[in-house]
Amino acid sequence: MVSIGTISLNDKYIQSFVEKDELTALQDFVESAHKKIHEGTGAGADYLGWLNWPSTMDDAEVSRIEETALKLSKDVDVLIVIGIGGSYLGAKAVQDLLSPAFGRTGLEVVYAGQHISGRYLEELLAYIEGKKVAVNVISKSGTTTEPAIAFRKLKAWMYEAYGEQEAASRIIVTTDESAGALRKTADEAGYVSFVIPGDIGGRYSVLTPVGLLPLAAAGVDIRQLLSGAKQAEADLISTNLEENAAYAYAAYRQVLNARGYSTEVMASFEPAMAGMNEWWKQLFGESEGKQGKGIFPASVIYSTDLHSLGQYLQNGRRMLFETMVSFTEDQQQSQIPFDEEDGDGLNYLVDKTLHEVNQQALNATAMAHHDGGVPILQLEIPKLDAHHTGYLLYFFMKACAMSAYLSGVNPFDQPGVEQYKQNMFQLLGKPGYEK
Ligand SMILES: O=P(O)(O)OC[C@H]1O[C@H](O)[C@H](O)[C@@H](O)[C@@H]1O
Repeated sequence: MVSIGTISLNDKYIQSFVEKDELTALQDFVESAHKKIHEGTGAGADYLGWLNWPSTMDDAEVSRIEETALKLSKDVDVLIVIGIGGSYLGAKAVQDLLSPAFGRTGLEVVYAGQHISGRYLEELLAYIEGKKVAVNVISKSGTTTEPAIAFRKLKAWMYEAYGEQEAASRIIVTTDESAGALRKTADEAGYVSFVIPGDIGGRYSVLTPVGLLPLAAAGVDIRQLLSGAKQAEADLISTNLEENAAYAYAAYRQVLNARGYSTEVMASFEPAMAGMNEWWKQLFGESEGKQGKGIFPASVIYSTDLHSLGQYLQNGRRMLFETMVSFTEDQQQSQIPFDEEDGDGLNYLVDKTLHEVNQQALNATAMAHHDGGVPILQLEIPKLDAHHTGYLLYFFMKACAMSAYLSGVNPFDQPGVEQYKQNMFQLLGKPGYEK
């Protein structure tokens, strides 16, 4: 068990696959990667702004975000967040994790521009008919095609519905301080705007206005989110693999990868984690998948997926390892009721809560998959709330930077994403892309 601070890494089901000295053999590499992260001596060092962000973010900017969200909650029925990749996955992940499964605590926040589905956009336009709407368009580069298309359509709808002046007052832009088409548009039209710091890449930007404004609007306590991340920033500083769970997680991943376990399955027994899995996939997939290297990030939600992918996990090709994320505290205390007739035979569970049953499902699955040849890392988080979510986000970002440096790649670029774009522009006949 590696634990200092809030998240513990339980390595019980890893020990039969990895010798302790395999991990300690990485200690020198961890020291050197730590230097790259903290001294900015590695590839991509211009994108380390996320590292000290939680402890240095301007408080006045947090207040401005809260005030903007408050104003939105009074003035509008629906906030449409337009963005793709790092410009939407983080907000969506945290919103899904912290909002109630049914109903909501804050404003209705929906997403657009995360794909090019005409069906989705037309249905969205039909859905907002007659509603009071605002848009937060988010793009670091300010030039990404998917959000640009969605913004053009929604802007046209808003100008039609509200007239130019009022539509402009309902548009909020989050983009680079000075570069990109979106910044130019925002400045010219006088839209309210927020800045994505130049030294923070999209997939590391969830704790900047990129994630914070949609989340504040959705009713998430963003100060708690930031306080958790700040705690993680202070905790995850040691290079000792016995102490720093984020670094130990990163090091185990690399040891497993070297042994041929090239797919990591992120598993949670909490369905609200589904969005977080998607955020995590972009973070690790784009950070590590380059130069023919990288662990393929996949995900499951249990016990749902034990009834679909569970068979593969238990008996399929043995190139997988699993990372199970769980929340320790039983926050609902949801009891299973006694039934006189006991036709379903469940009376043996009446003194247990659903949390306890779910926890035993996790233990049973970990045992079974371990015995079936799947190494399992377990990340244990005390509680599911905004503070611990902020901690978890930072934990993964720090682990990702370490893991990518350990594997010898730049954690902060994504050169391969361009190729499909070039092809698409050529196929669509974009001027300048004819060849
Ligand atoms: O925020 P944007 O500049 O619009 O970028 C949105 C996303 O698309 C790009 O293609 C990158 O691969 C992602 O890393 C990025 O998060």
